Amino acid sequence: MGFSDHIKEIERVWQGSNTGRDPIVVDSWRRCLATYQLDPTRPQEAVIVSETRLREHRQQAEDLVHIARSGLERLYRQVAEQNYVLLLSDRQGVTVEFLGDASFNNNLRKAGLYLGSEWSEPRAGTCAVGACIATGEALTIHQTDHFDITHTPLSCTAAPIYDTQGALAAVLDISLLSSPILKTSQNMARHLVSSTVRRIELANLMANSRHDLVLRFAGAPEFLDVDPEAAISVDGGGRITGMTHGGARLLANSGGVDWRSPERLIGRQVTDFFDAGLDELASLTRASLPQDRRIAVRDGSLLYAHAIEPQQRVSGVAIGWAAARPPPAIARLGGAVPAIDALRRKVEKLAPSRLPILLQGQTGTGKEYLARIVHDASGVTGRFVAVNCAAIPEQLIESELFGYTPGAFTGALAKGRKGLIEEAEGGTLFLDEIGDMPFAAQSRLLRVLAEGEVMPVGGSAPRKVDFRVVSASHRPLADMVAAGTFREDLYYRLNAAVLALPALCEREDFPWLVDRLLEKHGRSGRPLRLAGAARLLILNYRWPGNIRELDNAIAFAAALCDDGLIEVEDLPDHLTPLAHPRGLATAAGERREEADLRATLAACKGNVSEAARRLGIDRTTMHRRMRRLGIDRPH
Ligand SMILES: Nc1ncnc2c1ncn2[C@@H]1O[C@H](COP(=O)(O)OP(=O)(O)OP(=O)(O)O)[C@@H](O)[C@H]1O
Repeated sequence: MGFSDHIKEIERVWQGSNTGRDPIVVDSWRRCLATYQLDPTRPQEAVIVSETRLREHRQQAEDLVHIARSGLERLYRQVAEQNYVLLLSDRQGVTVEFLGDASFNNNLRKAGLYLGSEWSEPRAGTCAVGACIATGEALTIHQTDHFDITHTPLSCTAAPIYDTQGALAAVLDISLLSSPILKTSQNMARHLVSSTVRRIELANLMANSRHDLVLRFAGAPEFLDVDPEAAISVDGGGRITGMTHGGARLLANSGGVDWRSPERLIGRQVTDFFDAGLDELASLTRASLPQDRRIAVRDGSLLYAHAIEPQQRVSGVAIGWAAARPPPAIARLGGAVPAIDALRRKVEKLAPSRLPILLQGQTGTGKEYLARIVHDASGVTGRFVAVNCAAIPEQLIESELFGYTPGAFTGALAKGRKGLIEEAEGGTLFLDEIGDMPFAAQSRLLRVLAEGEVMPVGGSAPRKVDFRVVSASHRPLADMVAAGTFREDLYYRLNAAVLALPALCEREDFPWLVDRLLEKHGRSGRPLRLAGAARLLILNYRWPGNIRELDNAIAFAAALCDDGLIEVEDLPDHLTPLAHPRGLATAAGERREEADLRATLAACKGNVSEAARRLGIDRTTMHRRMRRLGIDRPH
């Protein structure tokens, strides 16, 4: 088709004639003329943005490119032989990633199939990337479908990539400089691009929902584990937190909502869309055969589902760790994730040395636990002696640490006493909350460390001591030094090596820790188990008290749960905002809950199943709550 024929066709379409073009092309031509005021008689060369702007666009798309890279490379390997080039553009249409045959670079650059080219509709007229951004759909813009005559040799196929919140994040495009005449020749290309996008979105959802349950769906059981069509993520309260585009369409169909309104899907309860509760969905794991994992969607359709618990993704990495066989003490430090592996390597090297170590971390992050690991891995034969400097009254700290001679002070034992420092002879002295040590005691401790001698209170002859000191503080000691409340010289004696423990909410091996604590609190060698919803609640809670708070919560649940299975109701109330609305943890709240339960039971004439249904909980939960609140079944 020549230049004038192309212009004439655009004119005819503008006047309402049907020239046989696809409706998406017709709509785009209309946008070009009416909205962007483009003139088809004035062809424009491809627009390539400046280096600086390209750098900005690439930086913004960095995470996405990182996640998409293996999918892009795989797709490119599949299509490169047929001379396709591959472009990834951001949501403004700027090409941020490009894979193509370098020998065609000049021609490709000229045609705009290159890094930095801008393929938005207002800039380039009808084109695959631009039309894809405008419509949100996968499509092919083939040869004369292009609005601008400059681009009519090209055939381009593009599919949108959505982020987990349902917003368009990028566009994946494969293009040919020259192609067969028939547009249908590109059907296979559309299929390939769409399935690559599906995989990229799935990888993105998995990467973004480390603490959530991920549910994958397929219409046939055979594809469930290998190539699911849709996926969503769900938090411990049963709320939808993310989705792939397939997931958005599935939810939208089920709920009778437009998929273009993701705000009407994210945050909703998963039970609004499926005929199954959160526990039932969480149980659809690989433990059962794909054909048995069938669930009913609220629109009446049936699907196969696969639930992936957060901990399964992390434990996959743990296998490599087992192979490395670290010394047993160091293995207790945490799961096989990069930050903990790095810490483990440091501990392994530092433990056998005699260097003083300073441990830093918020309260409950495991500083004492780590100090014991350092001691156990050091190979020394002496004892591990822990001293909490904040817990000993100020006037006693010196005698506790350094010991005292007979009759040193009123109330002292007649024969005197060995101090804790001497108790640690040949072993490790762990000074917890060292920041709380009084200034005078700091000076004495400094002398012990500098001279390797301890002088008991009231004594005149120092005694030789040999021990390793590990200290810890949740307060920033460096700031205390600057403020003059901690001795600078002591600070430098203690911090020859510094190890920092992350807060629990930052630990990537969180599921590993949960499993260790379930083992710890299990009875007769059998670890406790967590129901799916309870595990999700635990993984989603912020844990300001860190591992200690988690440890206490699991100990509490262990005492309440039946048959070693921890359900949501067994967890401390403050973890379960949904099951127990705010305030129910208080006595007044309990009374209200009890009154509610009694009234409902009375209204249902003592029928527990009916009462549970009205309260929106299952029968087992109802029984458990009745037991907890001391409610007998009315007769
Ligand atoms: N890596 C771990 N694996 C299993 N349990 C752990 C781990 N780290 C800590 N814990 C447990 O968490 C609890 C708190 O740990 P620890 O007392 O060592 O914290 P801390 O940082 O010294 O606290 P504080 O600052 O309040 O003194 C303990 O019960 C400990 O056994």
